[in-house]
Parts: sequence; structure tokens; C-alpha cells
Amino acid sequence: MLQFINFTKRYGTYPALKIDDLSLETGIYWIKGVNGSGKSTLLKSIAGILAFDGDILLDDSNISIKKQPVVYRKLVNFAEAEPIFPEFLTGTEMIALFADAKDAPAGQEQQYIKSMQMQSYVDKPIGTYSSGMLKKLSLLLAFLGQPKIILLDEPLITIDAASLAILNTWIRERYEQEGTGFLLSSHQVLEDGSLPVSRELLVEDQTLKFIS
Ligand SMILES: Nc1ncnc2c1ncn2[C@@H]1O[C@H](COP(=O)(O)OP(=O)(O)OP(=O)(O)O)[C@@H](O)[C@H]1O
Repeated sequence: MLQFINFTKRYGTYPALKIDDLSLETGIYWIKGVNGSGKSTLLKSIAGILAFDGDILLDDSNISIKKQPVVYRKLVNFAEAEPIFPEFLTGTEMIALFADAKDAPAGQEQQYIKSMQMQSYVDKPIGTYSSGMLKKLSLLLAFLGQPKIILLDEPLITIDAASLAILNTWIRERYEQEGTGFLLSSHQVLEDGSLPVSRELLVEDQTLKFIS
């Protein structure tokens, strides 16, 4: 689903992350690593938010983030660890913006709003949301459209156990029914079965490696 070619991300002169050549088959990957190891740097680079040297390709279609940035970004969705959205917009307005940008099928968001029980606040300004409500909105936005890959940075932060179980079903359904690949990151230990995971990756010593 993803191929790194001579990937290097530097902050100034600091080489934060280097991945010479790595291919990830379609799957659900859990990215581990201690604080400051480079998990967010990795996900933001794949999402096209951070500039880097080298290239990243969507494997099956050979779409390059550098050569076809617009097509690539429609196919790769990202939810930030600590999302920040304009406080004066409502959740519904944010959803409409993302749905338009991602060419989402009409009404696609409805099933997610209902299952995550967001009906009571989705029409209110985001400035009134708790951190958990905000996190759920950002997770929902990452599921809009028909991405080939969904990147979720620290999806466990601030959401309660019931919401985590629902997120689990969203991930399973998209993976099993549409073949969407996932990269999920956390510095926390993942409890068995709390999220479906096919392989684990570790960010350590400024690079990315398989650990299972
Ligand atoms: N904008 C920046 N400028 C300079 N250095 C940065 C910047 N962003 C991150 N870094 C450095 O890059 C390294 C990786 O940071 P990153 O945020 O990717 O880690 P992380 O694994 O996501 O951490 P955490 O688990 O604490 O969220 C750290 O050493 C950090 O200090």
C-alpha cells in the first residue's frame, strides 16, 4: 500500500527520520515508539503535511506524493493527535468541507455521526466541544471519502472505552469491505483486541522497523 524511497526528514540539521527502502503491504499497522521517537513526523510526512527528501508512493497505483500531490492527498486521510479546528465552525460545517475536499459519497458521514452518538452536538460550534468530542470529530473526518490509507495519530487519546470499541468497528469494516489500509500510532501499550492490528512497527534510532 505504501513504499518509501530514500526517505529522509530533517528539522534543520537534525535527521529526525530516515527510511531508505521499505514497502508496506495493505494492512492495519500499529506504530510504536517512545515520546519524541518520530511517530508524528512519520505520519505527517505520509499525509503530505511535512516536506521531506525522497519519495513516498501508493504502491498499487504508483501514485507519488511528490509527482501527483493532489491525487495522492485525496487517497490518504489523516487525523492529528491533537486536532485544532476553527472554533466558530460547527462540526457539520467541518464535515461538509472535508466531504467536498475528499469527494465523499453523499450522506456518508451519517452512519459515523450516529454510531459515535454525535447527533446532539454536531451542529454546535467546535469551540463548545470537549476534548473527546473534538477527537471523535477528527476521527470521523479521517473516514470521509474513499481513501486507500487512513492515518490515525494517537487515536486512543481522550476517547472513552465505548468510543474506542466503535472506532474498532469502523476500522475493521473499512479494511475488510474496502481494503483500506491503516497506520495507527501510540506510545501506549495496546490492550489485546482493543484495535485490530495485522503488524507492528517501531520508530527507534531515527528509523522505522518491523517488530512483528
Ligand atoms: N517542528 C520541529 N522542529 C524541530 N524538531 C522537531 C519538530 N517537530 C518534531 N521535532 C523533533 O523530532 C523528533 C520526533 O518528534 P515527533 O513529534 O515526531 O515524535 P513522536 O514520536 O510523535 O512523539 P510523542 O509520542 O511525544 O508524540 C523529536 O526529537 C522532536 O524534538
